[in-house]
Parts: sequence; structure tokens; C-alpha cells
Amino acid sequence: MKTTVTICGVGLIGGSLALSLKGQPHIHVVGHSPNPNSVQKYLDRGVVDEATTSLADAVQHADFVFLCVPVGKLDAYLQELQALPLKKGCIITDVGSTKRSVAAYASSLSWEDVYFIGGHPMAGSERSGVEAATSHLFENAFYVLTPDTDTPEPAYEKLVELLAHTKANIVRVDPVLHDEIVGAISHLPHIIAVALVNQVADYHANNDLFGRLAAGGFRDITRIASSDPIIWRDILINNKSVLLNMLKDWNREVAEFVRMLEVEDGEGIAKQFEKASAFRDGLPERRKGMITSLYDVYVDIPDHPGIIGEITSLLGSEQISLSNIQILESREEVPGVLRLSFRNQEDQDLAVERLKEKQYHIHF
Ligand SMILES: NC(=O)c1ccc[n+]([C@@H]2O[C@H](COP(=O)([O-])OP(=O)(O)OC[C@H]3O[C@@H](n4cnc5c(N)ncnc54)[C@H](O)[C@@H]3O)[C@@H](O)[C@H]2O)c1
Ligand SMILES: O=C(O)C(=O)C[C@]1(C(=O)O)C=C[C@@H](O)C=C1
Repeated sequence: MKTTVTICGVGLIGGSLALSLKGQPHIHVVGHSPNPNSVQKYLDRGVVDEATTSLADAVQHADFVFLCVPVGKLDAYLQELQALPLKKGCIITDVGSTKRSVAAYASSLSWEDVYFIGGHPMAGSERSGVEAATSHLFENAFYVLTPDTDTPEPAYEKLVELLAHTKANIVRVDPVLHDEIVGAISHLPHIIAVALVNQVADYHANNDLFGRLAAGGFRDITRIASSDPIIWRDILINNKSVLLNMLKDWNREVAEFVRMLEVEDGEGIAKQFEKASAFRDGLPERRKGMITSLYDVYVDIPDHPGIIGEITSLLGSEQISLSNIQILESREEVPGVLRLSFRNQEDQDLAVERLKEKQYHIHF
């Protein structure tokens, strides 16, 4: 008897989850979207075994239901699911980037032999849609679960067992604490990246040298500013109370820089950099999952013909497979950036070593 896993919203996260489960001999993956074009896309891309626009059909045999839609849609999905006949013992979970409100809403509903356990894989990217999904997105990343105190342990263990296919590290966290932590390490950085890009975009509107000269530093801190607007609108509004407090703290950080610059407090500025690098350099390595676990490398490429061929030949001669290659910028006078995506950590490590030997400037 196969385990049926239904995924509602097969985008970046839902699609990556589907790909990590699909192909397991005992798992059948069903995709759901209310949009017939999306359903067709899931099938055409072979991300799911079956797909339908009917939620009732999608969940009728489900052992697990994953809600992989924007955070603002989770409550409506839960309400709909509660009104549908579900299999006994069915586990409903979500992948939303906030956990407090969905956990509270789920426990306000009454379920009969159906269990809701909130979830949040701590991996992703600025890309969105099923086109961006990869089977290894969650490998070595943390995957937060937020069971209630009354969640039966066997239900929790059943979900943990299924998620073993993602090769993520499961960590159990209280939903309120979760929202505070991700507010600081994920949501606040997205706000800052977007505000910074928009500030520079306004300068650029008066003089396009701003954008043309934008180099590694700007790119490193702003990749996430390209994230999906609807997904992030929902996350930020949902975590509003945490973020409003954190933005007050952020204003204090900015005010301190204003003060140090006004009085030319060089020692104070250097201390801020020392404190920051001590913390950042001490973070667990990326492969252990603190920061996203896509195997992407950014290479600055001088503007001369044949450079991309040189890089791909170098990787090819080492039998390193690329899963994707993309030119992010290529304009006169300024170096471009090439994004190389690899299938696994070993390929990424080897590519970085070889590219560095050839004096390429690499960043992550
Ligand atoms: N992007 C990330 O890095 C990341 C990481 C971890 C968790 N998350 C969370 O995962 C969830 C999905 O995000 P994503 O990045 O996969 O986004 P996505 O845009 O790639 O996918 C969202 C999916 O939901 C579907 N959808 C949108 N509105 C819908 C609606 N009203 N009804 C039904 N389906 C609808 C879309 O068609 C799409 O399939 C979000 O809750 C997000 O907070 C995102
Ligand atoms: O790497 C990225 O692009 C991400 O935005 C991933 C990221 C994050 O901020 O770290 C974004 C949202 C999630 O809920 C979890 C992970």
C-alpha cells in the first residue's frame, strides 16, 4: 500500500518537496492547484504523479497534506480541509515562513483523527514557481516542525520519517519563538535588502552609473531583494508585531552609525566590523544548513569574448556537472556575474577550487 502525499501549491517549495519524494517506490505524490494551467504545468514537468484542480479529490486518499501556498492563504486552506472527509490519521502540515498564526488557527478548528503539525524548511531562494524547484533544496538544511503540546508523538514521528527523504535536519521549535528567530534572520534581512535596492534605484534614476558600477558587495547583500512580492507581502504582514520591534532595534543600529560618522569615531566603526565578522564567521558552515543550501556560486566575469566557454571547458575537463548557468549582468565597462548552479556540494567545492586556481573572483 503506497503512502499518498498531497501537495497544495507546487511552487519552489512544494515542487522541491514533491521532487524529493517522487520516485520513492512506496510514495505517490498528488499536486493540487485551483488553476487548471498550473495543474497541467505540474504534470508536464513531471514533478507529481497526479494533479487535480479539485481539493476534495486531491486529499481524499492522502496520508499527508502539505500546504505550500503563500502564508496569507493557509487559514483558508485549513478551513476547507476541515470540511472535507480525510483519511483517518491524516497529517496536515505547511511550509509557511511563519508559524504562530497557522498553529493557532489549526488548533482553533476541531479535527477527528487528523493532525496538524506546522513546518518550515529553512531553505529557499529568491526564485519562485515550480520551474525553480530542485530535488535537493532541503538537503542538509534545517527543517523546523512546531507540534502542539497535544500532538500525539506517533503522528510527529510519522512526519519526521517522511521528511527523512528530504535529507533535511529536523528541529522542533515553539511557534512563537520560531517567528521571533526568523524575523531576525530572514524577514528583517529581506526588508533591509529591498529598502537598500530601492534607495540605490532612486539614485540610479538620476545617474545610471549607480547601477552599472554595482559590484560584489551590493550583489551579496541584495540577492534576496529579488524574492517573490506576494510571498513576502504575506510573510511580513503576518509577522508584523515581531518586525515592528526589530525595526526599532534596526533604527538604533543605523542611528549609531550616524553618530559614529558625525564624530568620525573610527575606533567605534572598526569595532562594529570586528563584532560582526566574529559572529558571522562563527556561524555553522553553509552545508550544515544555517544559510540556504543551494549549490550556487557567483563568478565575476571580465567582459571579453569566450570567457563563458573558458569556464565551462574548465569545469567539463574536471567532469563537474552544472545544473544551471546564468549570466546575471553583462554590460560594457563593468564585469558581469555568472551564476553557476551545481547538483551537490562536492561538485561545488571542486569548481570553486579550480576557478580560484585560475584567479577567478568567486562569491556565494
Ligand atoms: N521562497 C522561499 O525561500 C521559502 C522558503 C521556505 C518557506 N517558504 C514558504 O513556502 C510557501 C510557498 O512559497 P514558494 O517560495 O514555494 O512560492 P511559489 O510562488 O514558488 O509557490 C507558491 C505556490 O502556491 C500557489 N498559490 C498561490 N496562491 C494560491 C492560492 N490562492 N490558492 C492556491 N494556490 C496558490 C502558486 O500557484 C504556487 O504553486 C510560502 O508560504 C513561503 O512563505 C518560502
Ligand atoms: O535564500 C533565500 O533566498 C531565502 O530567502 C531563503 C529563506 C531565508 O531567508 O533564509 C527565505 C524564506 C524562508 O522562509 C526560509 C529561507
